[in-house]
Order: sequence, then C-alpha cells, then structure tokens
Amino acid sequence: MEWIRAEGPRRLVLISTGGTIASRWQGSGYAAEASGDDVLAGAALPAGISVEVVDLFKVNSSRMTSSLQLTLLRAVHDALADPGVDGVVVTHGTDTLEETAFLLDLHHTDPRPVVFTGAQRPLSAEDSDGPGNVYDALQVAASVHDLGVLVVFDGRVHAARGTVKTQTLAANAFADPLEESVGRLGFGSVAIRRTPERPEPLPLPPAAHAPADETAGSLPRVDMIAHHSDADPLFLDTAVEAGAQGIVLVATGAGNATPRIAESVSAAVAKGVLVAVTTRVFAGPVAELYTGGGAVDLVRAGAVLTGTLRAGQARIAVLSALLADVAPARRTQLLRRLLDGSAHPEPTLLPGGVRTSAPAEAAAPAAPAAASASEAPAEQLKARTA
Ligand SMILES: NC(=O)C[C@H](N)C(=O)O
Repeated sequence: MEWIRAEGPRRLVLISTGGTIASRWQGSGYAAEASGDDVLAGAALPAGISVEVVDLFKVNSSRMTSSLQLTLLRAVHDALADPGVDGVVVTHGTDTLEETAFLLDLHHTDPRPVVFTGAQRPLSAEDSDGPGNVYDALQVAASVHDLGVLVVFDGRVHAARGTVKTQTLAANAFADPLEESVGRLGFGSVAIRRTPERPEPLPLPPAAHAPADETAGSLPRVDMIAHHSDADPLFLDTAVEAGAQGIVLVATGAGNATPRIAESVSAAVAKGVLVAVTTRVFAGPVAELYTGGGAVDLVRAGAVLTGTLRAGQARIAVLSALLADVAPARRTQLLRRLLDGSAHPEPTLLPGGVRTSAPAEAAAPAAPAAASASEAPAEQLKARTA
C-alpha cells in the first residue's frame, strides 16, 4: 500500500510533551526545556502542510505519569474535535513513548492519524535526529488514515501496539520484536505494508474528562514487579498493601515464577486486584506450559496472561481496564479483550489441553490431559511449532 498525500493543503496539530527532542544541556546533563515551536523550527515542513503547535508539557518521559498521559489523551481528542484538522503529531521522550502511544491507541476511535515521534540526540546537537523524525511524522500524519496510533522513527512507521524501545541510544530506537514495521518513508510517499490489528477502541475514560490535577490522586495504582532467581513474594504482597488495584508480574521465560509467588497472586486476586503476567524475555508469547509456580499455576491463581505484550504496554492495558466504566466483575474480561487485539494471533489449544493466553471464556474446556504441561512441555512446544 503506497500512500501519497491527497491533493490540497493539510492542517496538522503538533503537541509537544518534552523528551530528548526538546532537551538542552543544563550544565550537568540534558533535560527537556524547549517549546513546541523550537522543536518545529529545526525541521523542514513538507510542502502544503501547516502546523499548529500545542505546548503541553516539558518533561523527560521517564517522569511521565498516568495523569499526564490522560491529559495528553484529552488534548488529542480536543485537537481532533476540529473537523478541519487532518492529523496529530505528538513529540515525546522515547523512554516511555511506547506506553503513552499504546494508551492513546486503545482509546483512538478516529480515522485520522496520531503519530508519535521523538529523538535520540538532543535538540541542541548539530546531528540531532529530531528534525528528520518530525518531518517524517508530519508526512505520515498528512497521508495515512485508519491505522490507529503510529510511531514514526528513523524512517520507519510502527504500530503503537507491540512496539518497544529496543535501543538506548541508537537512532533506530523502536521495533516490534515479532513483526516487521508497518511501513517506511519513501521519496515523498509513505509505504505501508500492513494494517495494524487493534481491538474495538475504548471510549475516553471518565478520568480523562476532568482536569488532570483533580483526578491525579484518584487514578488506580498499577505496579510492575520483576521476577528473578531469589525473587521474594514480599514485593507483590507489599504492592497490594500499598493499594495496588493492578499488578503486572514480569515473569521469567514463557511466564513463570514460583509456587510462593503464585500464592501471592491468588491472595491479590481474591482481594480484587487485576494481575497480568508478561515476561522479561525480549520476544515470544507467554504460555501455560509449566506448573510448580509457572504460568499454569499463575493462571489458576487468577492472573491473566498478556500474550505478546511487553511490560510497559501490559501495564497500560491493566490501567485502561481499571479506568474503563465497567463493573469490577467485568474488568478481567475487558482486559482479555484489550490483550486480544494483539497483532500476533495467540497460539491455539495444544495437545493435552494446554493453551496460551487465549481468553478462558473463549477457550474450549481443557480436554483431560494426555500429558500435563509439567510432564511433557518439550513435546508440546514441538507440537506448537510444527
Ligand atoms: N531519547 C529520549 O527521549 C530519552 C529521554 N530520556 C526521554 O525519554 O525523555
């Protein structure tokens, strides 16, 4: 699919939030301080495009909060309320860009594009990659539609869902570990190879209707807990005591932890906490294969497997399920729906009734196990990949 910009002038809104693309040297390190106009001033404007700038924040994105993300969600919504606007570009720090972009994608109902970009080298650097990325993002925002929220970086177009920061410093900062990028920038055109899969978008959460400072205190707490050899369930228990309504367990391997952690998950779920399990491994799905504290037991304890979504985006899915206007009893089901929109279809039921993160409601009842996951994971893995 080759997208060439429609004839006629295009009107875009650029929302500036900070990040390296807006950073200058502060004497001891870089920090975001430049305005959206400064960010735009360095970039060439593609012909026929006019840009209105909204200065929203000046933060480096490791300081991003749910409250700021909801403010941005509302700002994008407000920008698109003007039917004369053809698309929105958001400039953002790269550290948490994948989280913010995914939150917006889960709530994006408009055919017009929202395109995130940023930089790995600061605004003040002579060789900053910011101007080129802004030019490309404007070009994409002026050309495509019906692709949801996108990330444009280093000449590539990525879907928000599934895309993670894979390079700390190099210019090609983003990738989806399992998929080719959605497209790339060509000479005056945008080549799109696939349409990202997305679940039915959510309406704006009630919290996004109110000014951020009024809601900041009432936003649900969602903690992320990393598993490792020697991991102590204390941190999961403490998160619950601290009032977490959601927890993302960043497990090892295909979603495995320990029997003690499975007990803590069970206690958390009994208290109404939404627990999701992802993995610290770079690529591949989490799957119900192992018992003895593995994903089989974590699911039995009430946790939801996050398919191929990595920790940052899994946390955003949990947060979005908690923010949605649904009864607490339906949140797990909603979370599964948000995870189901994965661009990577879930592996199907395996021999022995073993399945991956397909929704429990949707999955066929497990057949009596010919060989349980604990007895024969290797055979089942082989069957899966056959
Ligand atoms: N390249 C960047 O934008 C990194 C920066 N620390 C940020 O996320 O704000």
